[in-house]
Amino acid sequence: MKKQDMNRDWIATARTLSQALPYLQRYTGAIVVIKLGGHAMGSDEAMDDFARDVVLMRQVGVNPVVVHGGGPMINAMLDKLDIQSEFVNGKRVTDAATVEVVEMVLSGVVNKRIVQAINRQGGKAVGLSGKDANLMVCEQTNPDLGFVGTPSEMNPDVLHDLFANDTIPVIAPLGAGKDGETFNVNGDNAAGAIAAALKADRLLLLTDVAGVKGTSGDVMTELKAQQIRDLTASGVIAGGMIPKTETALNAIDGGVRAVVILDGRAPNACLLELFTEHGAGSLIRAD
Ligand SMILES: Nc1ncnc2c1ncn2[C@@H]1O[C@H](COP(=O)(O)OP(=O)(O)O)[C@@H](O)[C@H]1O
Ligand SMILES: CC(=O)N[C@@H](CCC(=O)OP(=O)(O)O)C(=O)O
Repeated sequence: MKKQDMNRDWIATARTLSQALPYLQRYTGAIVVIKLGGHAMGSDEAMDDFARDVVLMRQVGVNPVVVHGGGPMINAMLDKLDIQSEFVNGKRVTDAATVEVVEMVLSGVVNKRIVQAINRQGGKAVGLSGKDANLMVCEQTNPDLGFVGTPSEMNPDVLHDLFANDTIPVIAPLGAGKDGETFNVNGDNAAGAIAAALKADRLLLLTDVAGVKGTSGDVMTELKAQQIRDLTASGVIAGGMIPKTETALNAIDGGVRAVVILDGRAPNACLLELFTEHGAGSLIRAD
């Protein structure tokens, strides 16, 4: 490369860094909960990119917490085992056989894939589910959904211990009930409850669309609670987007400063959201 070109590259990098500096300072010590949905988990390279971003966040002083889903991976295993499954309002109807498969896939396979990817990028990740250290105690959501849980009591001390040890928690969305049951929790709902328990600065819900689309079909860069209620009532917000927006509203009520719904497959999605002026996806704040 010619010296002139090297200088130009260097100037561009320096400009990017100096622009990012105020944002890096703003997030020093911040808690950022990142929900990685099953549809946002791509190839091994995409997983490595995600892991690199999470490690970089930690290196600049942010406390990232990863909460993951894995719906498509659960579907694939249920298919192999010839177990039928259906969703009601974005939640899987979960019988006793299904909840075993859900735990096996989420805690056993998906969780460890993320932990390993972060560790390979030089981070120190520890995998948990909501059962560990009673992090997320659940109640049955609705008898019609079987073993689907709603977080009812959160004990986030274990996460603070991990932050103090420079460790990145990676959490599978399962919780224990008071009578020893295992509950399957929608990943978005779990991430929202964890973010609220931590009074997180940001909850990032990574998915496979650029953000929440409004009536015109365009992504809305900012949304208030009332707009979400209106778009849901009119059916513009539907399917898997319902638990996300529902989670966003509950998280904000629970003390999370802001929630962003964004495309996790876009390169450096989390870094662009946190460390640039324009951010990414749909930003949701209190009215
Ligand atoms: N108003 C909307 N804006 C954007 N996506 C929407 C909207 N309504 C429904 N969706 C659907 O929600 C999906 C995201 O939910 P889901 O597939 O459950 O994601 P994940 O697996 O990442 O949690 C989008 O791919 C889209 O098909
Ligand atoms: C109750 C319920 O629906 N649980 C989800 C848990 C996984 C999840 O939420 O995965 P995504 O984030 O990839 O959708 C399920 O069984 O699919």
